[in-house]
Amino acid sequence: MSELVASSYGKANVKFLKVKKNPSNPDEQEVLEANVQCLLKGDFDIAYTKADNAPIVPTDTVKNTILVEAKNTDVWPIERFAAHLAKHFTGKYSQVHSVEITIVQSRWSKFPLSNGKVHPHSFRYDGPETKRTFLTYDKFSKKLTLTSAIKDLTVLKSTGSMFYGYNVCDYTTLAPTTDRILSTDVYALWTFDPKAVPTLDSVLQKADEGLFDSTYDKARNTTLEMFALEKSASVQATMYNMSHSILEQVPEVATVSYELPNKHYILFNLEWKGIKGNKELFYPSPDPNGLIRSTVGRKGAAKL
Ligand SMILES: O=c1[nH]c(=O)c2[nH]c(=O)[nH]c2[nH]1
Repeated sequence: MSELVASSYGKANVKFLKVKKNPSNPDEQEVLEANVQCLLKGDFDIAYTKADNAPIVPTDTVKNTILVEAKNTDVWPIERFAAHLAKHFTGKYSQVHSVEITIVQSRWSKFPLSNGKVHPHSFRYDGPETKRTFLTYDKFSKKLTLTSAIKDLTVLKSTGSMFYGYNVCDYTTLAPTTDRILSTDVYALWTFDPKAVPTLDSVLQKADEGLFDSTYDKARNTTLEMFALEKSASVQATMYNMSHSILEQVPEVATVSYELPNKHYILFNLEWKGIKGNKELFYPSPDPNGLIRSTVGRKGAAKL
């Protein structure tokens, strides 16, 4: 005999771009391009085990809801929209017990013209970097989790990075260095303390107060600033220091995680051409890459 152990369903890759006009100056606009995934959990077992579709809110309806709610409500910041959708789905349908919402926001930024002024409604695509939020909510336990993130912020420093003093054994070929290239695609995640955002309504309120925008700015600025300024002993030490700094700046954040590929740049050996001691020309090695992860929390809080 078999039994359904777990299930969730919904719509993925629901994409929109929303325009916001400044009411006192319609020429002045903002845009938000998003990719939303919304999964529902609850009393749906008979759909799987008895081929009974009665409880299913079609994924097409989930898609329509995301779009209509995106039109009718404020989607800035994405944490607010995630909380709004969670309220909607768990409130409207008795069979929906919990939701998992992921929103990925593209970066469109205004740019200055030759007159030095930022244009009010022209935007430049900033590349693959995204801002993300992940919200889960269970209406019976009232458990809410909220994590936001930066993904694919690609950085490189051409010096100011070291790696030495590591374990050496009969498998070691790596030479220690006090001067190397350091490059990574930053994936940084920060989880809000449930005591700071205990309910969906508190997410809406904190959005009004600017908590999510200011935390994003601090996380991004800290990542870039420490990457640039710190003489890195290792990816491990640098990511820990970044996490510590974000925790220090934002009391509402409980944990900070980083996932950083170490994208290796390897000096070409040009000795075949009589060129000794090449220190300028590197091979951007596509693979393999180091992959380093950490989660940093506050002392005394439970370990994950
Ligand atoms: O910062 C680093 N951490 C490592 O764990 C590691 N391992 C390695 O080969 N190079 C590096 N660099």
